[in-house]
Amino acid sequence: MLFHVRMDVHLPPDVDAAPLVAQEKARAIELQQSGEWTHLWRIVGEYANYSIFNVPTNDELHDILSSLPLFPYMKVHVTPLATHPSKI
Ligand SMILES: O=C(O)C[C@H]1C=CC(=O)O1
Repeated sequence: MLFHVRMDVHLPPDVDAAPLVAQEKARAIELQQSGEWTHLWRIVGEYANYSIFNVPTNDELHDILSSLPLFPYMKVHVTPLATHPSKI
């Protein structure tokens, strides 16, 4: 199943961001290499991204997203995608 995901990151000023961001980057690379995180785009001018995930179930996507190091500081919006009838 394909999912469109928007992640908005809100790091409080008292959090040491550098280690979390490094851990997040390492995990994002792993998930891209495994084929589960198929697109990752920065939203211009925002600390946010648009992503596409390709995972078998809603539960697996939830497990992936909720285990991301920055998850406690993210607002996440998920849109499950279905095949469009006009797609060629
Ligand atoms: O920077 C972000 O958008 C948040 C998150 C997503 C991938 C990553 O490395 O960090």
